[in-house]
Amino acid sequence: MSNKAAQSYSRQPQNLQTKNKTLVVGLTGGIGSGKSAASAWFAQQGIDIIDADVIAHEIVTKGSDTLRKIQKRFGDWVLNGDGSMDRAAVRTHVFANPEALIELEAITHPAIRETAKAQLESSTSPYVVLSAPLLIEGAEAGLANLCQRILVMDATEDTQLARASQRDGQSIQKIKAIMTNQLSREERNRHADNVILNESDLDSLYLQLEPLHQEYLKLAQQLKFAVD
Ligand SMILES: CC(C)(COP(=O)(O)OP(=O)(O)OC[C@H]1O[C@@H](n2cnc3c(N)ncnc32)[C@H](O)[C@@H]1O)[C@@H](O)C(=O)NCCC(=O)NCCS
Ligand SMILES: Nc1ncnc2c1ncn2[C@@H]1O[C@H](COP(=O)(O)OP(=O)(O)OP(=O)(O)O)[C@@H](O)[C@H]1O
Repeated sequence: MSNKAAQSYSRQPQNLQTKNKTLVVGLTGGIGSGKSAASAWFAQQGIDIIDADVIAHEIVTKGSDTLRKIQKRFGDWVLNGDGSMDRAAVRTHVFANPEALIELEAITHPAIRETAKAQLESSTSPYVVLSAPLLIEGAEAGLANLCQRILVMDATEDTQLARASQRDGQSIQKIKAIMTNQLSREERNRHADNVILNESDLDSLYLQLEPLHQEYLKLAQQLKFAVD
């Protein structure tokens, strides 16, 4: 289903910790796979969450530089009457036009990365979760090379479609158009240090997250001692 391939990225030794010595766990997965559900659980354990989807919304607020660049590139139709971004129109356009999506990402991704980096530097929790649908896809300027561990939320395409359509009220066709622009499950899972199959209920998800949380706490401690 996917027309995207992962590009190369590196998790270099010098990236083993951010400036403030915090372990960064990258959390990724396709649309509706359960990233936000997992993030909410990590947040309950006191872990700081940096969410690329949230940042992607924040950088295109009305009057922002990034929104101006998008308007300049695509035209005035990207704006609602009040000057905010017409997200539905942009969504319909880019997920049906791979080249337009690449151009949109070329504008948004550097800003997303810079904001994520700044949030990482100011994080104070034992480790940090960096959640992004496109963690692995971003190559050089991507987010995976800010992470020391990659945790993938995995679900069947049928489950993704059912959950995302129920959550967003979007048609199956529109969600499929997004999935076509994301990695295949197989390819994403190949890049994972840990994979969670999120096919059952939320309690089963939380049961799978608990041992990982313990593992990340230990790893975070080891990193701190290694650099002290
Ligand atoms: C196209 C846009 C305007 C659609 O906005 P809309 O409010 O309808 O959707 P939202 O932003 O909530 O995204 C819904 C889901 O689509 C998927 N998605 C978003 N951007 C992308 C992308 N570039 N490629 C593949 N899937 C994507 C994610 O699973 C996301 O959770 C928006 O997604 C966007 O600006 N995308 C480009 C920025 C980006 O790459 N964001 C992902 C964070 S790294
Ligand atoms: N194990 C589960 N059992 C029941 N519902 C779930 C489970 N996991 C996730 N959900 C629900 O499925 C929907 C999609 O999950 P979620 O929003 O966490 O996915 P996501 O990966 O963050 O998606 P997106 O990439 O679109 O942001 C949500 O309504 C969520 O509450």
